[in-house]
Order: sequence, then structure tokens, then C-alpha cells
Amino acid sequence: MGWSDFFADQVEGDDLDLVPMRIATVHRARMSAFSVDGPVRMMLPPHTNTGDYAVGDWVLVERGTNWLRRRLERRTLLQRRVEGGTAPQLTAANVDTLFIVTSCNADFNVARLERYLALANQAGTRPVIILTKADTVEDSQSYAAQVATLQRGIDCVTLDGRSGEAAAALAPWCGSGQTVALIGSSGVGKSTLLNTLAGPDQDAPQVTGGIRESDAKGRHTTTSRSLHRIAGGGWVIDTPGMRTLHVSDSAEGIDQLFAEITELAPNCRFRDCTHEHEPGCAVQAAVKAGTLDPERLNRWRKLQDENRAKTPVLKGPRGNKR
Ligand SMILES: Nc1nc2c(ncn2[C@@H]2O[C@H](COP(=O)(O)OP(=O)(O)OP(=O)(O)O)[C@@H](O)[C@H]2O)c(=O)[nH]1
Ligand SMILES: [Zn+2]
Repeated sequence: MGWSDFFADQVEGDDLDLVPMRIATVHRARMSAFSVDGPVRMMLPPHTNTGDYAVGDWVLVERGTNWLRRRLERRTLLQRRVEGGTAPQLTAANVDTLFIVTSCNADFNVARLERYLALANQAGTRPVIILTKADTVEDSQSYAAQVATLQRGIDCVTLDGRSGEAAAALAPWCGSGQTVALIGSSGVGKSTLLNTLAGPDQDAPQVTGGIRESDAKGRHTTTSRSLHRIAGGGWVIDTPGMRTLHVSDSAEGIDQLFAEITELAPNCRFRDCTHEHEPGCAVQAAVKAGTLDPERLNRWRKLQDENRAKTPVLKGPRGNKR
């Protein structure tokens, strides 16, 4: 299930009577988890804010009663700020590999892929770019070639998500105990991939099937994020299709994504060089020499600006403590 010494080391003393479980779904007022014995509906203490939990989290639960006691520290956390939201929304926890899904058609967009890469880098997850619908174009390799320029050492797989071969192509990241998450725009084939990975004996329907809940307004609310077992090993978390991904809180992730620019910056004459107009700018020199794509520099600038604008500056004693 992805349990490791990292989590085991956090269990001590009184905790030893508790049962570790992995969160499978998070709803507004309810959460389900997988224990080694199967799916479990968790009992939540009053005032539990389910927004503090992410699919993929490890929690300790009271034996027999299934009361939630506490969450274990995360190894990785994918999160993003949504427009108007105060706190970042938790997308998935303890993910080893993020499958960034796009298709070989109009959805393919290098600037959008760079946003997802910044998110994955920041979260500490390994990004892999999955190009679906390779069966619909003759030159899927030209898409893969563009992907290769986006980040050093980036892995990229082109496939037909509906074919049985897709699972074999993704197997290197889906071994026993590994957790992958699927992210990407609506319609690129995430659900198709999920079904291909989960195989015919999905246990997810036992957890989510028929579980719906009315909120105060009488509407049904479900979250489409959930954890599923991969046939033959590993776990996959699907996430709802997102129209736009705003980048925030991701300075390190952006530095890693644009490593070629990050590494040039110390050679600029001014320490706070914006690489725009300053004399002695090593980045501009690289553009002139033809070793740095000016489009790439433009996209770096846009992402940097957006990240600064959308990342709240923490002030006062609370901010200092962080
Ligand atoms: N030809 C082809 N069609 C595909 C492939 N992957 C998905 N499709 C089709 O594309 C359509 C959309 O696929 P979905 O899996 O529903 O897309 P999604 O990303 O889950 O979309 P949301 O649920 O809205 O986020 C379906 O009709 C799939 O059959 C592929 O690799 N090749
Ligand atoms: Zn510079």
C-alpha cells in the first residue's frame, strides 16, 4: 500500500494500538480509507476539517471503532491554490510519480506542461509526461521531442490509453508499493488510463460506489479524487480535470524546471538581475548566442511573475515561524 519506514518511524508509544490506514476518498463530511483488510468508512471526531486531509494520506485509526486519531507526516504533497481560496487545496499526498497527461492534439501546450512540471517538482514527486491518443496522429514522436526540451531528464511516454499495452508502458512507475497520480485537462484520457491501469477487478467501486451525500442545499456532493489499486501492483490517484492551473508557492519547483536559466543567473553582473535589459546579463548572452530559446525565457518570466503574484507573503510572528 506504500507503507514504509518513513511512516513506521512516526508510530510510537500509545500509537502502537492504532491501525494505519490510507485515505481513499475525501468528502466534505466523510472519508474512506483502505486498511490491509479492505475499504473502511472512517469515523470522524467532531470538528474534523476534511480539507486538512488528502487522498493518499496515512492516518492512524482506533482498532474496531474506526475513529480517526491522527495523520502521519507526508512524504510528498501536491497542492494548489484555487481562485479566491485562502488555503491551498490538497490534491494528493504521498505520491511517488505524477503522470501529467496530455494528448497529441490541440490540448498539447508546452506552457501548460511547464506549469504541471513546476507543481510536481515543488511537491517532490517525479513527473512523467504521458502523451495519449498517439494512435490518432502520425508524428507522435514530434510531440515527444518537444517534451524532451522542457526539463532535464524528463520521462515521456506516448501511448493509446485504451490499449492493453498502455499498462505495460507505465509499469516502470507502477511497481508494488508505488503511488502514481493522474493530472491533466478534461478529456485527455485520464479515466481511460485509470481503467486500463486498474484492470477489470477494480476495488474502487466498493469504496465510492453509491456513496453520495446531500449537503445543506440538498445537492449531491462527491469528490472525484480517489485512490485505486493498480492491477499487478501499485496505487493510482485520479484527479478531476482542471481547466487552468495557477502556479503559486513554487519558487523551487520553477528553478528546477528552468535549470538552464537558474544556473546561468549567478554569472550575471547584478545579483538581482531580471535578465531583461541589464548589462552583463549571462541569460541574455545565452539567448544571443542561440543556446537559450527566447520563448523559453519568456515563459520562465511569466511563470515567475505569476508565482510571485499568487504566493501570499507571510507577515508577523506566524509568518516568521514558518
Ligand atoms: N484514440 C484514442 N482515444 C482515447 C485515448 N485515451 C482516451 N481516449 C478517448 O478520449 C475520450 C476522453 O477520455 P477520458 O478518459 O474520459 O478523459 P478524462 O481525461 O478522464 O476526462 P475528464 O474525466 O473530463 O477529466 C474518450 O472517448 C476516450 O475513449 C487514446 O489514447 N486514443
Ligand atoms: Zn541576467
